Amino acid sequence: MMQSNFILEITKLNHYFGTTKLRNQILFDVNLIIRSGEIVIMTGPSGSGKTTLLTLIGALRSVQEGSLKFIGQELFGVSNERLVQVRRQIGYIFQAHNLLDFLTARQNVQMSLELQSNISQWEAKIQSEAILNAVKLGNRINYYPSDLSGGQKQRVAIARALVSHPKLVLADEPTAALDSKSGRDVVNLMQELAKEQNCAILIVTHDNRILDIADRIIQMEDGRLIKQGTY
Ligand SMILES: Nc1ncnc2c1ncn2[C@@H]1O[C@H](COP(=O)(O)OP(=O)(O)OP(=O)(O)O)[C@@H](O)[C@H]1O
Repeated sequence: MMQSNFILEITKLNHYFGTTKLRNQILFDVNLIIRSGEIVIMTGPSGSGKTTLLTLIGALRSVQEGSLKFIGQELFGVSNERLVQVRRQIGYIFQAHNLLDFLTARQNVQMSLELQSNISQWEAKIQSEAILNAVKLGNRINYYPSDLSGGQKQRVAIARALVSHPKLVLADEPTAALDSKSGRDVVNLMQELAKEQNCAILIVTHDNRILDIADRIIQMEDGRLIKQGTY
């Protein structure tokens, strides 16, 4: 089996919250592989550890026990600076899209791109406008978030996550605040762009209406991955 298309390789991952006496184990022996271009949906009851796993994968917290490799680089035991560098290579889409209200759609996307690569402002502007066109917001480029619908804001968030061509995008409940038509549009766009860029996507969702876009569905229960789907 080719290992070179592994975007993520997690082995025997455990995670705990709290200190010594009150230490509470949240993740138990998690093993997971995600390959490039693969769309994986993670489901599971509230409190089962999905967000904790997502934040570990996103290099937003340190690995305590076990191995987590992102494009072949081990994240266990690395410095905070290194984690910050890894974060720059990952796209994030969260339920509360986290757009900056005082920036237009284009400026939100462009700022993210400028933070992640050292391209010229002019080039960043061109690329930001192109990806906003791709998510069908070509006619909303100079709108502020407050003048956009929930679905449009989420599409800006997708454009922002994908503009720098990350190898991995993490999405936490990306359709939670949307009606079913906007939710469907949003996931279809994610799927289209991901296939175009050969980007892997891990989506945490309770939304049964979008399960069909997954190549694979995995299920978390009480801190364990109980169902991995088939490869
Ligand atoms: N910072 C923290 N300190 C202590 N315990 C925490 C912390 N964050 C989460 N937990 C606990 O870890 C467990 C897993 O939480 P997590 O948010 O990962 O679940 P989840 O599956 O994402 O739930 P939901 O679907 O409701 O978002 C829960 O029991 C939660 O109370």
